[in-house]
Amino acid sequence: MIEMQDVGFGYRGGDQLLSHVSLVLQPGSFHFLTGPSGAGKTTFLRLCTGELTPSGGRIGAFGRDMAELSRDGIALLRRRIGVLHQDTQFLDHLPLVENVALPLTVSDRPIDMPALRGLLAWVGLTAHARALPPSLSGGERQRAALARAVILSPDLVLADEPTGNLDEEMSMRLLELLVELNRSGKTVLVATHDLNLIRAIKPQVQARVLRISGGRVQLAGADL
Ligand SMILES: Nc1ncnc2c1ncn2[C@@H]1O[C@H](COP(=O)(O)OP(=O)(O)OP(=O)(O)O)[C@@H](O)[C@H]1O
Repeated sequence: MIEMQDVGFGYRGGDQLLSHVSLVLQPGSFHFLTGPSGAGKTTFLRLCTGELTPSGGRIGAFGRDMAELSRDGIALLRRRIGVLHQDTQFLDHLPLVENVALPLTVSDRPIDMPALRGLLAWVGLTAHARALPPSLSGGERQRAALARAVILSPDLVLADEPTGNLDEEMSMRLLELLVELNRSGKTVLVATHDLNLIRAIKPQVQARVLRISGGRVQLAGADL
């Protein structure tokens, strides 16, 4: 699904942040990406989406070499990737259900109302469908953000510290939804510095843990 071969990256004017990164995210896999603040987790995710271009090496996505894709090609590829951030922005004047449907609205696609209702039920927000975003709790916002991230049925879901602002119970609930997505066949990668959370969810999913350290990305051992 994503394949990196000897990838390197540094922001302009900065030091090399990632180097010699070689890995494969197999279809249907579940990965955690961990590492200290500033190690490059967000940067890694932005390389996966084609938002950033590596300074060396090769990134393949869905069987295509990203370097050979046109701007439109990258845009098409991004539609196959759902991204969940730590702080999701909503349009505060629109009810939750319309916020969740935004990716359909902005790409002029029809809204399948039963499917949309099903999605809201899946994230436990049926009762809040008409609520405005400012009235939602942090956990509700993140579950709405997850619904929006998957409304275009992406093959790959990337989550960047999705539980950063949530308490333990809400964090687990969100992660369980990500595990369910994975069970339904989606490839999932969750960046988090919260090792306790990884330990807590591990019995429920066959996850591999990637650790960024010193610019390298390596598989962590079982002694997490
Ligand atoms: N657009 C940018 N231009 C220059 N430097 C950047 C840019 N974005 C991030 N950086 C730097 O790159 C390094 C890695 O940042 P990144 O956000 O990828 O780390 P992270 O592991 O996700 O951190 P955190 O856990 O704090 O979110 C940091 O030193 C950061 O300041």
